[in-house]
Amino acid sequence: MAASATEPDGDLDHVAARLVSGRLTGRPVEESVDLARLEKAVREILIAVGEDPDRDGLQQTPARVARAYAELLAGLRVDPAQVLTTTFEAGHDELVLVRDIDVMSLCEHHLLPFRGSAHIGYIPGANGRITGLSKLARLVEVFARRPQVQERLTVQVADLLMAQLQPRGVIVVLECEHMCMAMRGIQKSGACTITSAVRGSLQEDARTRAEAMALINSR
Ligand SMILES: Nc1nc2c(ncn2[C@@H]2O[C@H](COP(=O)(O)OP(=O)(O)OP(=O)(O)O)[C@@H](O)[C@H]2O)c(=O)[nH]1
Ligand SMILES: [Zn+2]
Repeated sequence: MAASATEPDGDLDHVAARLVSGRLTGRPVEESVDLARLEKAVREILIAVGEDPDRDGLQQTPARVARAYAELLAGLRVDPAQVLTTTFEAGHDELVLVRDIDVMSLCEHHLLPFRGSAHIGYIPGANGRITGLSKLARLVEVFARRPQVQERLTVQVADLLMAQLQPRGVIVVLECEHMCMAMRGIQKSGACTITSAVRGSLQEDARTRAEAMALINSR
């Protein structure tokens, strides 16, 4: 077994730290992710499919895959509530929309990637508070780096924004392609799954919602 399984990995700490703008809220990765166990499992997979995990080229693969999973699932170690702690007043009470945020996640059924775009809009609440635009992307990142289904990812982003920013309304739309539908199973590549979560005034007021959807769809 490679020694890297038990060595502290500064890079992985860094990945989790980056997710929350330098504030690492979880424990160090070597405490919260069992890298040695991950390595062992990957070695077992290689053996199970008829490979020789000791052949040249595969020797470091279990350690690499273990580190990759720790990185891909780093969101499990981050408290999403920490992402939106920076809010400020801007005297803006109309729609704020960030479109085309890159999303990469792992479907919890097959642990295969799904990727695409997130569009997040909100209307500031009576408190007049807005958040940094990058925080919306960070929020997606924290929830995406967990075993997910697209629907839950969409809802989690919308609900956290509603709870923490207390805006008048929120709209979250995700458009993703799932590798578990493209690379295996039904093998239909290019199929795009669209999910939405709409809250507050954006849910209640059809005109405002239509305006947000038009902006999301304008290219
Ligand atoms: N609703 C939803 N389904 C998903 C998501 N990611 C993957 N899936 C689906 O999860 C389902 C799992 O179905 P199962 O029948 O348990 O597994 P399976 O035999 O591998 O299914 P097939 O993919 O149809 O071969 C599949 O239909 C996947 O397309 C997601 O984010 N949302
Ligand atoms: Zn899947």
